[in-house]
Amino acid sequence: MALRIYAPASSANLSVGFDSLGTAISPIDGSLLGDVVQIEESDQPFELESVGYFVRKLPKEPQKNIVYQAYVLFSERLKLRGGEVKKLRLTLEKNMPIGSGLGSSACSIVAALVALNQFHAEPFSKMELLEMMGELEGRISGSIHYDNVAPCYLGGLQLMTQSLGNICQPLPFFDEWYWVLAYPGIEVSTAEARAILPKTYTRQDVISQARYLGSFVHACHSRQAQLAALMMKDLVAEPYREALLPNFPEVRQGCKDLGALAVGISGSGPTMFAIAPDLAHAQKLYSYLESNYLQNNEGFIHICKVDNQGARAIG
Ligand SMILES: Nc1ncnc2c1ncn2[C@@H]1O[C@H](COP(=O)(O)OP(=O)(O)O)[C@@H](O)[C@H]1O
Ligand SMILES: N[C@@H](CCOP(=O)(O)O)C(=O)O
Repeated sequence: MALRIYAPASSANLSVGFDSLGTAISPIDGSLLGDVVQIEESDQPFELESVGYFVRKLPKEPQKNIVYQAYVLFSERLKLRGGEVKKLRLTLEKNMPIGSGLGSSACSIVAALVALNQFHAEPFSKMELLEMMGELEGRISGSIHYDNVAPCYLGGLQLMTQSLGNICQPLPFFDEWYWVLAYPGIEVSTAEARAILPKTYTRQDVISQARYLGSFVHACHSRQAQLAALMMKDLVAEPYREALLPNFPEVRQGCKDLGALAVGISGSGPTMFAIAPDLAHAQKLYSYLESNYLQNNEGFIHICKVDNQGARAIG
């Protein structure tokens, strides 16, 4: 029987934690914003089919599809520990736009590896699987970062600790916040958005950013929503990336004027997020972003909440 694994979109960095923070997100209307990978038995050693709205944006050569690479890596690791790889067929439903800042590659990687692991009766632990996810994400973006794959896989807000045997640990977060996510419909490559960042930062910027991140984590644990939102500031990436986004400074100010608690770039963009304290504010932000940030028909806006489940089997 076929198994279908859904892996949700994620918003990395949250402004304050470059490569260190990421949250899984899901639209409040119940729609699925993420990729699905279906796995089933086959009489061939391996088959891969890609379907879905964004399939036309995937690399033409199947070997370049990250789902194919996930299969190869999983098989190598399984053989290394004496396991046997079953004959199987994967179907990727590519629902997430590529280069969107919503962890599109992470959705495919996570859905594929979770499906493969379940199909083989879970030979790998969560952290072993997550390590493979980070390796695959690193091939795409140029360096390993877990801030999309970790929340996409495990759900909630994750802090990348990368020590003591844990790649990440969950942080208590503010489930009452509404996340308004606006994808303008243009593509920004994560690898390119990383390449434009400075190689070094001033001591003052390093000190300030450490203070913001420390205060943010403290605010999460002590349930101070206002302090957490105030600390969502970015001296590492946003000042250098904002030029890649259409009218970002003006739109950010417009969102703040409408009462957004925090506004920033989701991942490496071009999606931006605005956090609202309640649904009424979220709806105003939705209308504003619809008129002022979307660039073409590919663009979309979703009012979301944190997805605390992460990757999961669906019917
Ligand atoms: N299944 C896949 N899903 C998304 N991107 C893929 C996939 N397979 C290969 N790729 C490639 O990975 C790169 C993803 O770009 P990136 O800017 O990192 O997107 P995102 O930030 O949305 O994950 C693109 O070059 C794309 O062609
Ligand atoms: N920390 C990374 C996150 C990239 O997220 P994506 O959704 O744009 O892939 C970065 O900021 O480069």
